[in-house]
Amino acid sequence: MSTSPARILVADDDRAIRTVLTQALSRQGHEVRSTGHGRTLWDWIADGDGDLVITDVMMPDENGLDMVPRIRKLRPDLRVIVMSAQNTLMTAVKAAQRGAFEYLPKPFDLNELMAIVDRALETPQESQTGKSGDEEGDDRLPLIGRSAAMQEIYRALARLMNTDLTVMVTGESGTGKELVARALHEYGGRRHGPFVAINMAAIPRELIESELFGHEKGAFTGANERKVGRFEQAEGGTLFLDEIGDMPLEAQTRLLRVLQEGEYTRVGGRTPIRVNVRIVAATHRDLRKLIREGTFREDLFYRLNVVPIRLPSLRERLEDIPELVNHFLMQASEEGLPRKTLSAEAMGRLKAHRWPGNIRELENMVRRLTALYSHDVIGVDVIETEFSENNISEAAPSAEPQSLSESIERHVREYFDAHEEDLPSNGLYDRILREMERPLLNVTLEATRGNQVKAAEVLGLNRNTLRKKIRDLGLEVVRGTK
Ligand SMILES: Nc1ncnc2c1ncn2[C@@H]1O[C@H](COP(=O)(O)OP(=O)(O)OP(=O)(O)O)[C@@H](O)[C@H]1O
Repeated sequence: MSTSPARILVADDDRAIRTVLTQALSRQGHEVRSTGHGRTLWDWIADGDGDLVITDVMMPDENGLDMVPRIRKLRPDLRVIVMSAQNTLMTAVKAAQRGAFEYLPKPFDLNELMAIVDRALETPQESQTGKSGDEEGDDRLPLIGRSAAMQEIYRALARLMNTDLTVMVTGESGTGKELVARALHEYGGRRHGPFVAINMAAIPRELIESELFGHEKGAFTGANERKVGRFEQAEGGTLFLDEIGDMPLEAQTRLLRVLQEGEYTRVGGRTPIRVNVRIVAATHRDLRKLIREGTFREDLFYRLNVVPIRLPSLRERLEDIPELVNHFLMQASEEGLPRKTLSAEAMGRLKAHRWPGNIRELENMVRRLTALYSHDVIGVDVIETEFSENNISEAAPSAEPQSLSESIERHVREYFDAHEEDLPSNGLYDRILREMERPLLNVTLEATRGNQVKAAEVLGLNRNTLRKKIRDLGLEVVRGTK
């Protein structure tokens, strides 16, 4: 075992969980006292017992989360690990705000819990964060979804709330990057300051620097007034740099300098202005690829990528669809549209879709359904009509045309995803390469009208090699086509 034996108090009304935890912790040499009641846990704590607490949230007589501030007050050195099956962002955030050492969504991985226990018993007390618990957010959920993929995000967000660390949010278009940036702001220490968003892709390139940093009157033709930049507007708050991959290189250089030096001047100005903003950047592009292509600065990437958060696509969390749909249906009815529901079959059909536009696509679809159809219960036929009428191509991967390597990456990912917990069978490398060879040779042969000598030249292959490949792959060469 990695830590010295400790006395651990466990509270959970589920006997099976108490047993599993007691066994696992005892195996590590710890002494465990467990109960199904919050009240009993509190008595033990008040008696001065325990070096660490592991508690569930929902217990018959107490809410574990509500106990955390009381425990922290009575025994500030006692660390509390909160487990919960409630699994929303708010549970994670509240646990962090109230001063829990860690939050663990149920069902949890026992090894992970053991690692957290080790950390809780090892880390020096001063490093424990957690705020006074004032002004917690209300119970409206900013992010919907309880899938395992989202649990990871919630836990990361809860840890980041009370820091000023720069965060880089990546994920396909429509996966909720802006929503995450807002949540970081609204539940964090800067929530009383402004949240300012700027989308690099939406601003003409030549104006980006003055948008960001402002300009003095007369700084360039057309600068008739002094203009306050977004950095200045975001003073004391959060600046959300959306589509950072679209930032022109000159602006990147300037941004890098600002981040390094902690101050900047307006365009055409001289007085340095100190920066006091938390930066959250986002992109749906592969920045590493842009770095290789020379359009994104590597040093800026490392400045921004301090804490990376990758948002899952909707395809990776199809189990969240019912909750998301109900959320959007509810939202529509709050806006005065009739309240609708979906049949189970319709919901099933939504889960079978690929959702290239992710949550935005789902949200738009639900809106259309509520506005256009009079039925109270929306059936699968309506969904089918929607998919076909809107000509939603199941194959369309994203709004942008993809490069070859991106589309290969997508296919390989899907291939792995399709195996869920398992891995594909051995020999994947050759299988994938064959898949790529086939269209490459076919299209080239088509273009040379079946002329193998020419095709070999174009491909840069030896004629015999090409012939062998054609044979091995069983390709049909049609001469004189096209
Ligand atoms: N987890 C979620 N729960 C509820 N709504 C969500 C969630 N994620 C995204 N949305 C909704 O989906 C829409 C798209 O989200 P958002 O604009 O944050 O995506 P994005 O990743 O920033 O997209 P883009 O890259 O296209 O700018 C928004 O209307 C947002 O409210």
